[in-house]
Amino acid sequence: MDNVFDYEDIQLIPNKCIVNSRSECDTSIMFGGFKFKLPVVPANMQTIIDESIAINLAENGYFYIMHRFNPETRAEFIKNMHSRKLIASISVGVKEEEYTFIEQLAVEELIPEFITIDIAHGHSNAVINMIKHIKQHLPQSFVIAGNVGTPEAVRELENAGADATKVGIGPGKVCITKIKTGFGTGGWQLAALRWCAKAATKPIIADGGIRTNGDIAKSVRFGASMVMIGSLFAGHEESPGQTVVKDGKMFKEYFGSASEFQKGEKKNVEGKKMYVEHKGSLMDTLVEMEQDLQSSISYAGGSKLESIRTVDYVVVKNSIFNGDKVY
Ligand SMILES: NC(=O)C1=CN([C@@H]2O[C@H](COP(=O)(O)OP(=O)(O)OC[C@H]3O[C@@H](n4cnc5c(N)ncnc54)[C@H](OP(=O)(O)O)[C@@H]3O)[C@@H](O)[C@H]2O)C=CC1
Ligand SMILES: Nc1nc2c(ncn2[C@@H]2O[C@H](COP(=O)(O)O)[C@@H](O)[C@H]2O)c(=O)[nH]1
Repeated sequence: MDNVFDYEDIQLIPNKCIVNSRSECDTSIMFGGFKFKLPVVPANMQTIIDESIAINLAENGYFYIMHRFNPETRAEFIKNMHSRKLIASISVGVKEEEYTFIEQLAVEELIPEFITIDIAHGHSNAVINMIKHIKQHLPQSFVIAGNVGTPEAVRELENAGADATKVGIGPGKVCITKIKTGFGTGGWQLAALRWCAKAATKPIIADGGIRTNGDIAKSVRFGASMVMIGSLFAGHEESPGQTVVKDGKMFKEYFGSASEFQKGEKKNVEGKKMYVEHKGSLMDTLVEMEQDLQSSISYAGGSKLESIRTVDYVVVKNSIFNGDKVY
């Protein structure tokens, strides 16, 4: 792979504006047969989403993926979402008990609209076999498989039956995979996204490394249908992480799904725990993301999200922030 770059190395080039107001720009996206307000999904991590956030997101027209770290509650979760006439979107792993869980859902006719296979190294027979198992027992569910970082992996998971693949190994804020293993897309996630998207015949989710709202537009430009975000969603008042006060300032905890804290043991740890600044309500952030993306669309010279996909860009290595802080 030549010419790699990451989010902060890229600037998109504006086209002539065709709208009179940014409010005319439509940020919505069709994904898995449903329409969502934004091409954004909060990460399926324990400090990012819980059941009440999932309900809030679904009720307000946003996509969500519930995490898999309270496995015994998942069937009830699906029932609860469906009783409210909301989509059910869950995560699974690849261990033996997950196979039984999928079979149980089929027997009980509890069919989630979305199932995400959430594994660190998704280019594996373990994930391929789980995709096939889900497709055999729950053929109506839309299967998202990941995480991967190469076109070959995207093609293999798509061929196994995945309806979308999730790209990003190691670019996350609480990720230490890149440090502990030497592998991943950390530092060149945006280029990896482009590389994978070129091979994809189905939607791609860009996962990890989003640090500013402008990175959402850049992800769309380089091939993402959906963008998964952790750290930017960790600091809200409703975020499930603990709130702590340090020197009179409020913070929220944010920990990796492969952290010692999440796993309860120091085995194959590839994540860490950190604290992010407390920042008000989740809905305010989503509204701001929508407004910023509407503005991106207007700079792209269109009125729909699609217009971002074809804009020109320049690579300005590590210089776009010019020493400025983001906020
Ligand atoms: N996006 C990213 O960059 C990363 C994300 N994560 C997140 O951390 C969580 C834990 O992930 P994960 O450890 O996969 O989940 P699990 O701990 O549930 O592992 C799932 C299974 O995959 C096996 N496995 C995991 N990694 C590898 C590997 N590199 N090679 C071979 N087998 C492997 C595990 O076996 P065993 O443990 O015995 O090897 C286990 O049987 C997930 O939520 C994941 O999204 C973690 C790292 C990177
Ligand atoms: N290497 C690890 N990656 C992890 C872990 N827990 C989650 N993740 C990934 O990070 C993104 C969120 O990234 P952010 O930059 O938006 O904060 C998340 O969706 C996972 O793919 C982990 O323990 N190790």
